[in-house]
Amino acid sequence: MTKQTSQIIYTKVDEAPALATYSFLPIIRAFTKSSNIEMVSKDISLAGRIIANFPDNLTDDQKMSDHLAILGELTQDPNANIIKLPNISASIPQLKAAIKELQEKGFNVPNYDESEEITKRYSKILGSAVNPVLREGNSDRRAPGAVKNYAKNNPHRMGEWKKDSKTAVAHMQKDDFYGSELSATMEKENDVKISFIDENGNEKVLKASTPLEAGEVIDATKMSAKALQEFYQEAIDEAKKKDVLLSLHLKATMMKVSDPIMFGYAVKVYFKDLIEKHKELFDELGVNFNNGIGDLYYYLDKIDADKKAEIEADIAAIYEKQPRLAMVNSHKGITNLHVPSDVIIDASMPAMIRGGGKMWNANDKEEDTLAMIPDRCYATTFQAVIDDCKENGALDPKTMGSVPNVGLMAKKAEEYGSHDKTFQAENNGTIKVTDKNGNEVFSFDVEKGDIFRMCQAKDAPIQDWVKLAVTRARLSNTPAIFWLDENRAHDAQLIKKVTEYLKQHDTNGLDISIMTPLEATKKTLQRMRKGLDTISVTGNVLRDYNTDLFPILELGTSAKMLSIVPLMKGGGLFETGAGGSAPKHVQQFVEESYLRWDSLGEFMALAASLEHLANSQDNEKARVLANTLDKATGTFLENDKSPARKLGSIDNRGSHFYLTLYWAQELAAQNDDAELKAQFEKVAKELSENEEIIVKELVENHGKPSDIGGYYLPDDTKTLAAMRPSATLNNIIDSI
Ligand SMILES: NC(=O)C1=CN([C@@H]2O[C@H](COP(=O)(O)OP(=O)(O)OC[C@H]3O[C@@H](n4cnc5c(N)ncnc54)[C@H](OP(=O)(O)O)[C@@H]3O)[C@@H](O)[C@H]2O)C=CC1
Ligand SMILES: O=C(O)CCC(=O)C(=O)O
Ligand SMILES: [Mg+2]
Repeated sequence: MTKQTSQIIYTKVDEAPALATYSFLPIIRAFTKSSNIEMVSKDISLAGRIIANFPDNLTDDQKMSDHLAILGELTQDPNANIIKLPNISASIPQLKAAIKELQEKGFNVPNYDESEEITKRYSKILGSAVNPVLREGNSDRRAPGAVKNYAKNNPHRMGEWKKDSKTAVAHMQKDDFYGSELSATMEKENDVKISFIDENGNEKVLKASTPLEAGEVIDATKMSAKALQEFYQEAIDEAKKKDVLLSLHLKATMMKVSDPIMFGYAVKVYFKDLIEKHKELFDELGVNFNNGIGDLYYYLDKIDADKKAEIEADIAAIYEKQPRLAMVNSHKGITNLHVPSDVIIDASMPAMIRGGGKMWNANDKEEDTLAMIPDRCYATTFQAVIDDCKENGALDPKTMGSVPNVGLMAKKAEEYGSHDKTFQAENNGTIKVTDKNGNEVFSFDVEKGDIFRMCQAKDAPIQDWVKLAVTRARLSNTPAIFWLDENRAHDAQLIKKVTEYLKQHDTNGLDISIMTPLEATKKTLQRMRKGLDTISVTGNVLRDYNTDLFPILELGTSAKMLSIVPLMKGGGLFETGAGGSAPKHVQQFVEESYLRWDSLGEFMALAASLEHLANSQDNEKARVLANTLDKATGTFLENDKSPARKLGSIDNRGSHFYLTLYWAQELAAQNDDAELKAQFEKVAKELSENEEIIVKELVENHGKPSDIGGYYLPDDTKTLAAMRPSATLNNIIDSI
């Protein structure tokens, strides 16, 4: 009897992981097709999403269906099995660059700011637009034993931490999101309206309806623009006084409404003298500093040469007067304040801490930095890690414990879902939240420019999160800490729920506690230094921060994380690593045909996906594929076949070859499935006999530029050729 074919979705994304896919997906397809598994590609890349959302003026050939919407629906299907690679969460400058590239390639898509209606349509594509749609479950991220052991035996380089390091975090002391938050749990189902009431009592409805379920936690808060600007000024003065770099760490991509505004205020305070002097011209040009100082450079090319020279001289004078900015690319003069998506807090703070508290200055030298993280909700965590490193020195990857994370994120939980409920006050007045009976739920006095934000966390995801935490603590016999601060309004509501829901589980013998993020960080680090593991059970933002922070310190990168999202409807979403799409890697690939992207995350996600398929669809061949892939990944780690950072050895494509070789060898060696054994004995033999020639063909072009025909929409034929350069390997794979 032939079994029905099962589908695994493999997402088409952007930048480095997209390049890796050109090499790896044909291999996966070849290995799985005899097991009734079809690997289906769905395009969630930035370019793909633009094309899907703006079919208006495209030819039939160019049009594409909305794959993200299709996958969003699929998450509700118990049979869903999706492997999700990291995609770009685009800032406005990235979105504009992608639009420009598409237009140059003959796609008649509109400009971002062509009209209010078009900008509104683009807002669906802006920032973190994919993950909240697909993440219909909570998050379970950890370093598997084999990966952790590999890191202990092959420790990555850690920068030295000195006791007198001047590196520190600067955060606000009042009038931030943390200090202003109000929260409530809905007793019954309800619907709330958000409105702005001006000083004359006129109401403007900002969002007419937000349906709420019984048991749902909602909270609202504001950030005072005045207090934020004062904070930036104080931090600027402090960095100057201490003679350290100044850096800003926000999440302008994931927090796509609030954080670009906060980024913009930093630019406006740092470049105050420049902006005051040229205010009229900048207004006339339409410069938007929320897009970074880079936005001004864009317009500078459009004005007359004398004026441009004058402004450039004024910019130089600012750099002379103000503290030195941390650099993104010193060769190109790109600073931390250039583009809001270049320095993203989840990856930027850990990389700085891994490097001994240093960032890069304009002379390509490392220096201490004052790291501005305005809001106190999460800033103290990073400060605690820095304090610990100053006191006790750098952590030691050879001995340190691990910090798996169980994160609340389903149904757009917490700040993750705040995009359509975040507003900047257009004037002085009040922002009110009222329920359907006209009762006031929250009210905030606001001044012009203040940022208001409302968040939701539904009860079912919270229950699921508590259950996942208990399960993980039990399975790994590891203490778990809920990172919740009773002094924060939202967390106080969650603490009540967690305390209640924990009673529904057998926690006998488990060590489960609730601590403030600050205390949890200290405790976790203490245990870590003793080689002990501690599960961090966190809300959505700390999920994001912790799953880069601890892996980057433990493993050197969060690319090696196993990252599973058990979908609440029974399906599985398997994310690859916990990091991003590594734009720097593409630049290196184009310059020297060397792709240092590590696909370990993809290997682990694939094994987890195959295992899920085996269990959910009763496919024993999938189980054999999963088990053998797991073993192959172990051998891959033991033999250290990950790409190095620099040219000189195999890169991503070479690492795929070795994984393929080991996987085929494991399939040939197993005795659970005779058909797979017979099929892969031949493959393993061919691969191993041709190892030398294949490796030679794979590294032949290293050091020379490569042409992939685009950035956001690379040319398929060219990229395929660049990513599959070994004819010998291709022949073996294509004839499986
Ligand atoms: N799940 C998702 O969809 C996510 C998407 N993003 C998006 O990715 C983009 C880039 O984000 P950014 O904050 O710069 O973070 P990235 O994680 O992309 O890059 C930071 C650095 O991490 C290292 N790194 C990450 N993944 C790998 C890997 N697989 N192999 C080797 N090294 C790796 C690289 O370090 P080095 O250069 O030192 O080798 C890289 O330069 C943004 O558009 C962001 O929105 C970000 C996070 C998650
Ligand atoms: O959705 C995003 O913008 C990024 C998500 C991310 O960084 C993460 O999940 O770790
Ligand atoms: Mg992250």
